[in-house]
Amino acid sequence: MEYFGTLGPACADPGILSELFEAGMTGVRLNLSHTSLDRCGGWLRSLREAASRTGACPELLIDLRGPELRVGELAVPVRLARGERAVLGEGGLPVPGLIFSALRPGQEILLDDGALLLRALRCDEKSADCEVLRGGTLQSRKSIALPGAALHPPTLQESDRENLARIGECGVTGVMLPFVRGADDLTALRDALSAAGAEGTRVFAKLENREGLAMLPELLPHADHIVIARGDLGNDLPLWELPAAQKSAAETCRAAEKPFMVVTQLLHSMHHSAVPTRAEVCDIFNAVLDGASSLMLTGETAVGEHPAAAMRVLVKTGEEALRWRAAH
Ligand SMILES: Nc1ncnc2c1ncn2[C@@H]1O[C@H](COP(=O)(O)OP(=O)(O)OP(=O)(O)O)[C@@H](O)[C@H]1O
Ligand SMILES: CC(=O)C(=O)O
Repeated sequence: MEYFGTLGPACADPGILSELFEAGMTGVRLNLSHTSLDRCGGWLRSLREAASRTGACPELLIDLRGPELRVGELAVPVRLARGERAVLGEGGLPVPGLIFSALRPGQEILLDDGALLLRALRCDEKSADCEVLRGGTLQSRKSIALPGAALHPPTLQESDRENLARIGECGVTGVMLPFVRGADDLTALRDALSAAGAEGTRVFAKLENREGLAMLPELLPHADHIVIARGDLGNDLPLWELPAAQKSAAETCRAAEKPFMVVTQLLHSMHHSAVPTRAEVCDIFNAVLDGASSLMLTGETAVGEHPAAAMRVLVKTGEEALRWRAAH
């Protein structure tokens, strides 16, 4: 069983990383939607120091930007209140220009994994006026989803190619590709890895929307590991359909003997609480009973207040589930 934590400001210190390894973490993920390998020299040195202190031999995964759409850099977080108007694009919030080719009046726009919801009222090729249906505070680089819109972003962004060129020198062992839409995306990633002289790097295909779920059988031969990425899946599906989607993807992976990961909000309450909820612990246990071969924490370790405690709960629950599975 593999246990991953996401590197971030809350855990990038060698002392805290050592506690995470002592808790049983087997690898870390660096989310390159929030940074670049270039800017992470200090964090990678901390990782090496913690690994040598604890005798760990961690996997290092990078999570690319891929075709995912995100808000750009904001000078300060922006508060959007329900009923207010918000402008996207020119003269407003920075968003990828590509979205204006698909935006039509009436289109819903989910921001920050659906925490905020807008509806387009008027659109042109550079901007859109929107109504805020669900308000909140928007921060830089949060996700954007346009349910049902026909958008075709390229597999790899320029920054992905720059990061891939550096994976050998940084000790990266695996690459996660978000929003995989078909085998072509994975072929494009494998080609980029070959060009970087890193053919042996493990490829993790992230299922983040209906399109990815539907293509799973086609993806299996092209991926080393499947990732059931519940954050974005939960944007694309009504939340009550997410459990069945997770179970079906797990079943397909098990039948093909393809290792798979379950991720996002495994221990969400531990961002601020030193103890998890009963529901979270049961969710982890069930994911292992369904055959998950890896589990990963995201914000809990990247920006949470209790990164080491969260990793201890994850590993202890995962190991307990493995024992139970073996005995039944
Ligand atoms: N390298 C980083 N630097 C600063 N903050 C980070 C970093 N990685 C993650 N975070 C913070 O932790 C939060 C949760 O991490 P996570 O990796 O789940 O990001 P995300 O934006 O939800 O992207 P994804 O959909 O890929 O999971 C992020 O929204 C961000 O606020
Ligand atoms: C981890 C991630 O990308 C998700 O759950 O959407």
